Amino acid sequence: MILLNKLVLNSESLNKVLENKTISRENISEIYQNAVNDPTELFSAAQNLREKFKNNTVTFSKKAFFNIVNLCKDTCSYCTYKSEPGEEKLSLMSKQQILELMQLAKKYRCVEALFVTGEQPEQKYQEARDWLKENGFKSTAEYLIHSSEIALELGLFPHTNAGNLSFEEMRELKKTNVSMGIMLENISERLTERGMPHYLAASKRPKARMQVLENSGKLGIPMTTGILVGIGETIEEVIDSILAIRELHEKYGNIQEIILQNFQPKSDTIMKNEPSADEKYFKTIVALSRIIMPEMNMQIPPNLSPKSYQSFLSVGINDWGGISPLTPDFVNPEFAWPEINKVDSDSKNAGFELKCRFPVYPEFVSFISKELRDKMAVIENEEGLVKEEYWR
Ligand SMILES: O=c1nc2n(C[C@H](O)[C@H](O)[C@H](O)CO)c3cc(O)ccc3cc-2c(=O)[nH]1
Ligand SMILES: C[C@H]1O[C@@H](n2cnc3c(N)ncnc32)[C@H](O)[C@@H]1O
Ligand code: MET
Ligand code: SF4
Repeated sequence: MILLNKLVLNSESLNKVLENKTISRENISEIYQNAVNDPTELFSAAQNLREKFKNNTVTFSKKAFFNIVNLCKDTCSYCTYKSEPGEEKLSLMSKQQILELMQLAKKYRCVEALFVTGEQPEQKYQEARDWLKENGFKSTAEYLIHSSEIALELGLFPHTNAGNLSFEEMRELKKTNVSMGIMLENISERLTERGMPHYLAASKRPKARMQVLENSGKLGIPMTTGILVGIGETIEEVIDSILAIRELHEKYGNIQEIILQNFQPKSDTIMKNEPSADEKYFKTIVALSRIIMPEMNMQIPPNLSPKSYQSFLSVGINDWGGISPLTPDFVNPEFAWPEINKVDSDSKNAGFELKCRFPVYPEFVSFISKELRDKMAVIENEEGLVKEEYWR
C-alpha cells in the first residue's frame, strides 16, 4: 500500500503505476472498473503523476486557425466542419486571404498557424480542382506546403492537420512544420461499420490512420494525435486506442501530445441527436490516459468544457492546445475560446501557472531542423513568448 495525497491505494494496479512500472491492458481495465463508481483514487493518482512530470504548469499555443479548404471526400457522422459546394460555410481560401490572415495573426502576436483541410477534396470535387488551379497548385498538399513557407517567413509556426497525407507529402511539410497532427479518433474497426460514425469515412479506418502515424515516426515529425471521446465507443476501445498510441510512441518516440477531445453534437450532422460526451466518463478517460502514459503531454480543448475546464487540471491534463484570439474553432464553431486572460486566471485559481508554448513542445525541438529552431529563437528573444502582455 502506498500513501498518496493522504489516500491509501488498495489497488495493486495503481500501485504499479506509482512505482513507475508499465501497466498492462489488464491492469488498466482493473483500474477503470475500480473507478467506475468512485473515481477519487484514480483522479488523485493521475494528479500525482501529472505534478511529478509536469510540475504545476499548464501550456497553450496562441494560434490562428486557417480553414484552408473544408470540402472533404469523407463524411464523419459527427463533423460539421465539412462543407458542400454552395453552402454558406464553404471555405476555399485564396493565397491573398491566407496572407491577410497571417498578417493579422502576427499583429495579434500569434505563434502558430494551424492549417486544417478536409480529406483530399480534389479527389471528389471539381470546385476544389478549380480552386487549386486558380491559385496555381496541383494538390491540396502542395498548397499546404506553400502556405507553410509563407507562414514561416512571417514568423508564424505551422502545424498542419490535413488528415491522411502521404509519406512524401509529410516529408515536404516537415521542412516547414514544427509539428503536425492527425487524430487517431479511435482504433476500433467496429466504428467503421454500417450505422457507425466512420462508415462513410475511408480515411478514418484505423489501419490508414496508424499508417500516417507510423510514417510520422519514420520521418521524425513531432506529432499530435488523440482520441475523440463519446462517439459510440466502448471503454475497451478507448483503452486499446491509447495503448496503440503508446506502442507507436515506444517505437518512434515522436508523439508529442495526446488530445482528448469530447464529442459535441452538431445540428447539421447525422449524430445531431446523440448526447455530448458525459463529463465524468470523459474525466475518467483523461485520468486513465495519464496513468497509461505518465510522461505524455495531455491536452483537452478548454472551449469544449466551458464551465469546467479548470477541473481537468486535477485529473491529469497539462495543456489547453491552441487558443485563438482572432479566429473561431471551425470544428466546433458554437464553442468560442475563452479569453487567454481568463484561462490564465482560471488556471491560477486552480493552482497552476499558464505558459505559452510553440506548436512543438520543448522536449521535441531536437526533432526539427536547425533552421526552424533558429527561427523560434528569434521570436523568443525578440518578442518574449512568456511575457504576460504578449498573450493578450
Ligand atoms: O482549434 C482546434 N484545434 C485543433 N487542433 C490544434 C491544436 O489546437 C493545436 O494546434 C496543437 O496543440 C498544436 O500543438 C488539433 C490539432 C491536431 O493535430 C489534431 C486535432 C486537432 C483538433 C483541433 C480542433 O478541433 N480545434
Ligand atoms: C479535427 C478533429 O476535430 C474532431 N471533431 C470533429 N467533429 C467533432 C465534434 N462534433 N465534436 C468534437 N470534436 C470533433 C475530430 O477528432 C477531428 O479529427
Ligand atoms: C475537421 S477534421 C480536419 C482534419 C481531417 N479532415 C481529419 O479528419 O483528420
Ligand atoms: S472530420 Fe475530417 S475527415 Fe471527417 S468529415 Fe470532417 S473534415 Fe472530413
